[in-house]
Amino acid sequence: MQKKIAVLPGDGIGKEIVAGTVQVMQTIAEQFNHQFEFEYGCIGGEAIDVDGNPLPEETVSLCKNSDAILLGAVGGPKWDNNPPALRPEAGLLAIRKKMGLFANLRPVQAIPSLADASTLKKEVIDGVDLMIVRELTGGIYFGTPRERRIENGKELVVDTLSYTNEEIERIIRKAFDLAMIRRKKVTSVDKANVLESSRVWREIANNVAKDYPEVELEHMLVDNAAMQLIRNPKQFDVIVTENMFGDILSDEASMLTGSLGMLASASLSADGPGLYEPVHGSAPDIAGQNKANPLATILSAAMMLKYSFNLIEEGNTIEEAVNQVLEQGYRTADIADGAKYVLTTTEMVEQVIRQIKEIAQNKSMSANA
Ligand SMILES: NC(=O)C1=CN([C@@H]2O[C@H](COP(=O)(O)OP(=O)(O)OC[C@H]3O[C@@H](n4cnc5c(N)ncnc54)[C@H](O)[C@@H]3O)[C@@H](O)[C@H]2O)C=CC1
Ligand SMILES: CC(C)CC(=O)C(=O)O
Ligand SMILES: [Mg+2]
Repeated sequence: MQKKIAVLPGDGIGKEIVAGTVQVMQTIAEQFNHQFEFEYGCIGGEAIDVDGNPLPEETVSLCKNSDAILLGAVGGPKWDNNPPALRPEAGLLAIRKKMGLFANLRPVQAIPSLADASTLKKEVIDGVDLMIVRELTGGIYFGTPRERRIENGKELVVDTLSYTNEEIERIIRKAFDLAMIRRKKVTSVDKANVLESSRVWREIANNVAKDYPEVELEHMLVDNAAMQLIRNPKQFDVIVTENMFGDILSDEASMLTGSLGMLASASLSADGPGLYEPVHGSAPDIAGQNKANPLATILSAAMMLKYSFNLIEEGNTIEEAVNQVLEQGYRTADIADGAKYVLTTTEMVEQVIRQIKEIAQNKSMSANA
């Protein structure tokens, strides 16, 4: 199979984790006889420095002309005081909007060998397997007006949360479609005791549910959901929620796996290329030190192989390799609690590549036997 992948490393640890992930994908291409062409583009702080724009037009056309997009992370203290349009995060929001990437899938699976790395009790996280479906191109991160103004002689600051019915319905349908191939339960998370947008969200969820009689729908207020994720995460199958709630709940849920450095994501549109990125940010506190955990990005690449290219065996091979490397005791610093070996970013990538080769060779030996 021949595929073109747009690679947007971004800022901070983005560059380190994406470099390793591209090597992992090249290994998959070699082992399974595919051709992946990687073309690099600029986004975020680096793009501001080079181009004066967090999302240059060339990056948008590169993404539109690719089969999928791999992104690291954007942002950093260097740009924190820039005006809103010149912040790195504006580039990330803009690429999501321009590519129509409304559905952000963030799978959260407990990894038995990482139970020690979690701050939570083993019996709470053991067996966790949930999917957060976050609306990604609407809500308060995109609302207008967003401004500071003077009203009645006082400074007033405004952020706006808005959604159309269509935007709500398409993400809820996505969640139900996913629930149909999972454990057939959708938890719709909102703040319907306060927000009008959440009340409409609930009405639409109830209507969509009529088309999926096999799927159980429950509604949960977001503050309770934040608590339930820690108290009893195994009650969840698919969680569907709006943009900001999903952003916050998924960072929280990452601790069920042991680290934010483990959580992958896929951002999907109705028909164009998908974008794959870790849930975490650019981690300026550890950037440039070869310390970052690359596994969230490597697992995002596995999602790309499965969701965008339908390369299920290849995606599974990456996931198996990651699990086996962790079972063998290899750890980066963020998951190092009691570890046999604490690895750098590049050493962890080398271990995953070694393991992919071993799995692929074992498979071809048993196919030839
Ligand atoms: N998708 C994106 O590009 C995102 C960008 N950001 C941006 O990133 C910058 C830093 O934001 P923070 O709030 O610090 O969030 P962050 O997610 O970058 O880091 C939070 C904490 O987790 C650690 N961490 C994150 N990823 C890790 C990894 N792979 N391995 C080991 N440790 C890891 C960091 O060292 C830090 O202590 C900001 O400019 C923010 O706007 C934040 C979230 C998402
Ligand atoms: C710019 C932010 C919304 C990025 C973020 O935190 C995320 O997508 O998880
Ligand atoms: Mg976030």
